[in-house]
Amino acid sequence: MSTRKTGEVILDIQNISLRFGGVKALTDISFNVKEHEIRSIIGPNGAGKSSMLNCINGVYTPSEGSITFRGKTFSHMNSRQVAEMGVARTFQNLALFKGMSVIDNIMSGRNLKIKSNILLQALRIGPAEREETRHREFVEKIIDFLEIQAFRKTPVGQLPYGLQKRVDLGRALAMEPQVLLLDEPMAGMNLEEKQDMSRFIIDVNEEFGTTIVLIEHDMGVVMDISDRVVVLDYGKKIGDGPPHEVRDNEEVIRAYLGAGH
Ligand SMILES: Nc1ncnc2c1ncn2[C@@H]1O[C@H](COP(=O)(O)OP(=O)(O)OP(=O)(O)O)[C@@H](O)[C@H]1O
Repeated sequence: MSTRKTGEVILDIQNISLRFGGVKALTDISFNVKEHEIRSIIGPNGAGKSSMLNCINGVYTPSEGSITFRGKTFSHMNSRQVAEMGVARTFQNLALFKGMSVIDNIMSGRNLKIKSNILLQALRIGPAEREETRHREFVEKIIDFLEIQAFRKTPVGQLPYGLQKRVDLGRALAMEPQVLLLDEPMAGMNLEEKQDMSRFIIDVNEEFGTTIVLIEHDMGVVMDISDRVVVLDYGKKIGDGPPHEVRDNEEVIRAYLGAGH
């Protein structure tokens, strides 16, 4: 288990409920995330993990409850507001531009940071040119950090799946997030790819101090890298605590056995 030093509560989820018609995707969920923490959300299929992430990043509007980010409380935020406040996200099903190069995909994550107007950018003159240079340098740093220099100009669609997931992480990092939401970053990966991704997640957390909220099905990875784990089942919270506590929680064991995990 990790011995990382975590800080104050940065994200506080309070009594969140979410319905889709008759389906209660989330019922009265509360938990918090501390600064610099790696916080995992686990649970069997359909437990409500992605729905929870979608409430945090403003894709879904909870029917009840609130979310406090750095002391400011919201009943609903839109996705752009959330991004501007420093929350970035990767997706379960990759949402990359497959025909575009690695560099351009990661650069697309910098859009929110680009200040000059579109005309100046198109003409690449004056401040716009200097600004673009600064962004390109930042993107190159991410590429070095993720060890994907050899594929800088390769169209993302031609890369193996594990590397595509790494580019997806790079695009989220391009936003210089304070909080990074990762939706199943290891899904579909082989063992070596999972080990690489785990290492990058830990490095992002340790080198940049980024707070990480992670949904992941691979229990080995979750137990290895998380500071604390929240467990959902049928939209309800059934466990919350450090990995060793959650692993021994009878309700959690029952939920996983019942789901055939
Ligand atoms: N857009 C939607 N419309 C209707 N129902 C939805 C929608 N999204 C999720 N649900 C339902 O909400 C519940 C929780 O789904 P969610 O995808 O959040 O679970 P999950 O834990 O992320 O599952 P998985 O591990 O399979 O990704 C499920 O019953 C699901 O069918």
